[in-house]
Amino acid sequence: MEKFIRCLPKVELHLHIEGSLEPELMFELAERNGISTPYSSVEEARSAYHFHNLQSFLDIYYQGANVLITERDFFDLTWAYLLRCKADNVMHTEIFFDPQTHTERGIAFDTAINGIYHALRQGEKELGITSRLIMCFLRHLSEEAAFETLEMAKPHLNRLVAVGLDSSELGHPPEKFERVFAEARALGLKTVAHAGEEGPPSNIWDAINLLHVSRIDHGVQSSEDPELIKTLALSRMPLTVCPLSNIKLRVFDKMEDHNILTLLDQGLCVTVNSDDPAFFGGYMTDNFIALNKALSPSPSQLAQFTRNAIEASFVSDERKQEMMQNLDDFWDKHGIH
Ligand SMILES: Nc1ncnc2[nH]cnc12
Ligand SMILES: [Zn+2]
Repeated sequence: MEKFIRCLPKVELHLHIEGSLEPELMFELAERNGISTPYSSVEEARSAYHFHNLQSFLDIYYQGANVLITERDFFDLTWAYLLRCKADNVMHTEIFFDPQTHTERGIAFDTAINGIYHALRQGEKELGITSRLIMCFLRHLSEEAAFETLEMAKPHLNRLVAVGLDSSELGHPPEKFERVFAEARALGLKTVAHAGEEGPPSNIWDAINLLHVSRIDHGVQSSEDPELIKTLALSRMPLTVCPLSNIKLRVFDKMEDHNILTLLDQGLCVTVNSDDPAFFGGYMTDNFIALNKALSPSPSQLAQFTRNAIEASFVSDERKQEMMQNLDDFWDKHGIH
């Protein structure tokens, strides 16, 4: 089954590029930029990656991003992630970046987006991996700060497919961002939001009804609300679920308790994603393998995660058909019939 999983064509829809910063690259960039890190070695950094909830992770995640200074740093970070995608048979990826994590410490919006975007273009040309870029607002910051960030994004609208909402969910419900999301939609951007990761199902309802999202990031708390489950299934609202992340951040005690297969069986458009792979112990293949070990999904359930992700992606119908064809070809060769 591991070979099946490794070779399975995949699509990633929930990946924070800052969360793909491996300790090795963190040290390299720290040295290149003459910055110190809180860790004395790669091993010490890795051993600090134990979290008891989302906030305890975010504190370490934002600190890690301090080594990203130049356009080349953002390029190198993104390129390293794309090489992992290639190794995992990821055909297409839609990645988040958090401009405010950088602008708040004096790094220009353009520096971050230029580096990331140029790596994504090179990834398409040299690796054949297509991609889209989503800019997230940090929900622990103000509405005004989100509007300022949207203003900075205006010269780059053709490089962005959507805006998203991330950071601390508890205490920062979607309604604070209703107006800035309305402006983003008026500019032609789609919207997505982290909701129901640690927070209640009401955050998922509000992301749908107030922010008019096309996808819910995480959404695993939807299980607490049968009416919501019905609505999500009927509307085929995609959930970008991140199994290893949910275990590392103690959303579930262990992978055996994860509700992803239940959600899939209930007809929801559930997908598998890696979130912050450098911090949570793995990229796309690692997430599929961890699920397989704990929950023994069938081969057709595993392939359904890719089918759902293709359906939920923000690409042309032509590219969707091409990816579905790749999946069908894989299934004809490796599927268990
Ligand atoms: N899992 C997550 N939830 C909320 N914000 C994040 N930023 C990076 N990873 C995140
Ligand atoms: Zn996330």
